[in-house]
Amino acid sequence: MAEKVNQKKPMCLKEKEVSTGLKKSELKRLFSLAKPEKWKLLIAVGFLLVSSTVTMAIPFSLGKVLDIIYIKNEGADEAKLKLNKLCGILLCVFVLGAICNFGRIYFMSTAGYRMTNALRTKVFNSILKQEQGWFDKRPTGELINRLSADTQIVGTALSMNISDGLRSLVMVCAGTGMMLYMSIELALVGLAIVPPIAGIAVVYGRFVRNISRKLQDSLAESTKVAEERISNIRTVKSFAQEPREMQSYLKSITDVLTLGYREAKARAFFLCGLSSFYSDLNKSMGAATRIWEIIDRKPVIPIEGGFIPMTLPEGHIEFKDIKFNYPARHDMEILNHLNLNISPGKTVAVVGKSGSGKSTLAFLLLRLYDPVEGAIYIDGHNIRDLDPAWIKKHIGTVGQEPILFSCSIKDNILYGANDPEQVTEDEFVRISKEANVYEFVQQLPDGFDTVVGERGVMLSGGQKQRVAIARALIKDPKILLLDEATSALDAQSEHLVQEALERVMKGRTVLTIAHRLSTIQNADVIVVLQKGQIVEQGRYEELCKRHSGVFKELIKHQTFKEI
Ligand SMILES: Nc1ncnc2c1ncn2[C@@H]1O[C@H](COP(=O)(O)OP(=O)(O)OP(=O)(O)O)[C@@H](O)[C@H]1O
Repeated sequence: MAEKVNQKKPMCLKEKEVSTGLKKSELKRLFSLAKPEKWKLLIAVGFLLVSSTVTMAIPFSLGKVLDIIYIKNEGADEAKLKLNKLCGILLCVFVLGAICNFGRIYFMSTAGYRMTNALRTKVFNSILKQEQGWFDKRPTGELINRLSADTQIVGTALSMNISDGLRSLVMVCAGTGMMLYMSIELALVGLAIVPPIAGIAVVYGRFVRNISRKLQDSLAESTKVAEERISNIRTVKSFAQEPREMQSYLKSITDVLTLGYREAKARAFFLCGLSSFYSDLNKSMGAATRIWEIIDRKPVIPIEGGFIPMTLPEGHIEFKDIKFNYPARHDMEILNHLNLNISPGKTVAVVGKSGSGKSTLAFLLLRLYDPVEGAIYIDGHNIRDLDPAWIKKHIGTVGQEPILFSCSIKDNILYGANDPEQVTEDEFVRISKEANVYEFVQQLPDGFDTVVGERGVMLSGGQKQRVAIARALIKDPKILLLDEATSALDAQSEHLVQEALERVMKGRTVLTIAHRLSTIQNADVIVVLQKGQIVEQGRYEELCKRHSGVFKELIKHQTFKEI
């Protein structure tokens, strides 16, 4: 039975209109982030109250000192005594003020760092939980900006900005009290300015928030440019495009600067003290809104949860009436009512023109995406009902261009293990030998502890592939997904990779996206993909016997590597 998925178009962070006013519910949520740090914040507020009062007391006391010096209506000795006393008090007040200020800044800052950290953990966890389709539409740089800059803005707003705001509030209250004490008329004149300033603050706050949001957007854009270029530095260098990339980064960072000027002007114009606290609050609301968009999003495909079979899988796979398009491209149909049945322990080689949807089949089986219609079964269980973590536990994958992490070879291999602690030394060595990793690692001065660099940049293409094979093998998966490299390795390297692959395929169900003639020749079944469907199916000899057909065409055009 065909199943339909509600594939709602995911909303880009920038697509959603962020309201420019401070909503009560949003404010409440913003302040709720400070709850876990309430004791630290309360201590800081205690210090703040004392230090602000002390700060206000200093000019008052100085006034008294001046009175004693210049209004000489007391005896000289009496005045000297009073003066000494007042100076002593003033000194104590200074010291107390300095201590309290230290306490205020220390407790507020540490609370701020802790809140930022907690927020970053939440954002990072939520990012990792999202399904692949969500990432397809979001530049990495933008997400990194949310994770680093936005969380910091919120953390600082809830600590230092609030502290500065409260300090200003205390000073305003204390100042008003003193003015009332000295002269009621003077106080009334001073207070007359408050209502118009408050009105301006509300309107201007929105304006500042708007500019701050644009500034954050442009910062995210420049981070995106930098992240993409730096992480693909080999390509940039191979094409000698360094000057061009410098220019394109300069352009994006100049946009940030232009908006930075605008924000600085707006904030500078927006008076100081309490009003700048209000504008900071507006700025942090903008950042918080973006963070919540990530934290609140429920992934379309969960990372875990669902049915876990009691027995190990046999490896029977069935694609039933699959219709699929990528979430990022709704208008382009990739698979159209595709059916494929793979018996346990068999090797199926998928062939077809570039872009025909071969890798897509592997992504669907791993449940990186869900089909729009139809269902995929493993041992008769619809994979939508199965625990996604269980599925991945039993499927080993070697991608077309395997990506390694910048840690040691050993850690890269163990990354694939379901429980790295349980992998014995003997098992590790056996798998490294099977994957043709052991021998080349012995030549390296640090052996398996050799760090491979970002994405495995310090290894050759063939070595990377063999480490990836060991990584896929270490969990002893029942199903293997292999996407053969299209890029040419030298003959010796190809031979070692191919030899390792043939060894590890035994006893497993293998879906291989084939680019090598030998893989195709040895496969139990070859399936030929075209226009989203399987148009031909059979063993190599059978398909070759046909006078015409898609497979014949592929062979004729030497699509496959003769190794
Ligand atoms: N994440 C994605 N978002 C949108 N479209 C995609 C995405 N990934 C692939 N496509 C498109 O889907 C189609 C099938 O891609 P797929 O990678 O499955 O092809 P393939 O047969 O494996 O190609 P090749 O042999 O070149 O690796 C292509 O037209 C491709 O442009």
